[in-house]
Amino acid sequence: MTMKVAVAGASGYAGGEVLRLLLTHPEVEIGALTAASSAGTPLGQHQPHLAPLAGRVLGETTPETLAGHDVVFLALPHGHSGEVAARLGPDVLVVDLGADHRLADAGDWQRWYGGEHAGTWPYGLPELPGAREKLAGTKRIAVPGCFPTGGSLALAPALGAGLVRPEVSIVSVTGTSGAGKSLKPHLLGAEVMGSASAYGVGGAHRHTPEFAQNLGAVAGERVTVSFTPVLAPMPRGILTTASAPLASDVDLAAVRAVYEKAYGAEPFVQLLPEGSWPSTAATLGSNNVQLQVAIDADAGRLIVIAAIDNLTKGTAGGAIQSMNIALGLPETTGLSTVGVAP
Ligand SMILES: NC(=O)C1=CN([C@@H]2O[C@H](COP(=O)(O)OP(=O)(O)OC[C@H]3O[C@@H](n4cnc5c(N)ncnc54)[C@H](OP(=O)(O)O)[C@@H]3O)[C@@H](O)[C@H]2O)C=CC1
Ligand SMILES: CC(=O)N[C@@H](CCC(=O)OP(=O)(O)O)C(=O)O
Repeated sequence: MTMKVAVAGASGYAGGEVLRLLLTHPEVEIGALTAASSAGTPLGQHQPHLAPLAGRVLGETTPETLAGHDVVFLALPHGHSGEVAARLGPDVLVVDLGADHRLADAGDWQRWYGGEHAGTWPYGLPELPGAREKLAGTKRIAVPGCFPTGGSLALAPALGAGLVRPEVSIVSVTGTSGAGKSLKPHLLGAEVMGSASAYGVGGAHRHTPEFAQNLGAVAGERVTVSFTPVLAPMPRGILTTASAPLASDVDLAAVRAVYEKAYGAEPFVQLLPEGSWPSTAATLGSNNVQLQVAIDADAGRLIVIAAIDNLTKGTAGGAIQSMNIALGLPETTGLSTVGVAP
């Protein structure tokens, strides 16, 4: 079966990565490509790496241009997806890469994003317990934020097995593409090159409630999350260090057994051999999550390191993985476990 797919926000980083992956997806025909201020210009002007689509002209993001497709990806700024999705038919599979439909609690949405809550859709992180059942056959998918992808998968097995107390710390070093293409003073080359800097410090980043939602569901109780993002001078990738106090006297073998049980059959999650450490470079362009676990005995904490490509598993790859599940296709269709090195 060939699915006709539209991408709204095709001139942006997330839309561009969706298209890079869709170009090699065997069950997909690429239909309308839309944007806002870039409408009327050729895609090649914005995405020079997508040579086969270079001559395609971007349309306006309207219900009319997005009509007649089996699947529509919305790679739009926060707050814009709800209105567009409401005007697409219930039989269209809508995959929202923005934040609009991730949070279950309307109060959380109000507090962290503001404006009216657009609603809650099945959450596109298939490796979380129970997620695949909700994604199978769905017509609406909320793609996770890039930080909650790696950070949630880093801690979910430990919290689910009661290995750690529900008080977690997550520090994520991120590439600059996570911020999108629009001009922001703190992302100017002179600010970013040769320097790493924290932002959203002190529980101020809007992914905090998303972490708490994911990890609380796995733990079966409220999980407090202290999250700190760190901007690093690299275009893509996220390296997360997650930690929590150990709940009991477990050894590394027991921790590894829990993670092997959780992820041993997962196509895109690799618990690395002891002594190997995840790196963003090793995940670039792949849909992989690389994990390593360690015990800090003196501090009494479990440490988990996770690496992803923010644009692939953290956004577009995760979106296509979830699309595959929703459509009943093999989950790995069109996605790679092979990175790019060096
Ligand atoms: N970058 C990342 O790592 C991740 C991004 N996301 C999410 O994906 C979404 C897109 O992010 P990203 O690609 O990084 O952002 P970019 O700024 O790179 O791209 C935004 C895209 O949306 C279009 N756009 C802007 N305003 C409107 C509008 N009012 N109506 C229709 N289209 C509009 C832009 O078109 P134009 O060129 O014409 O302005 C552009 O195509 C965001 O919600 C983001 O949070 C999620 C996870 C990770
Ligand atoms: C470097 C950088 O600025 N990163 C973004 C992460 C964006 C993202 O992945 O998530 P959303 O879809 O929720 O925007 C940030 O911290 O806001």
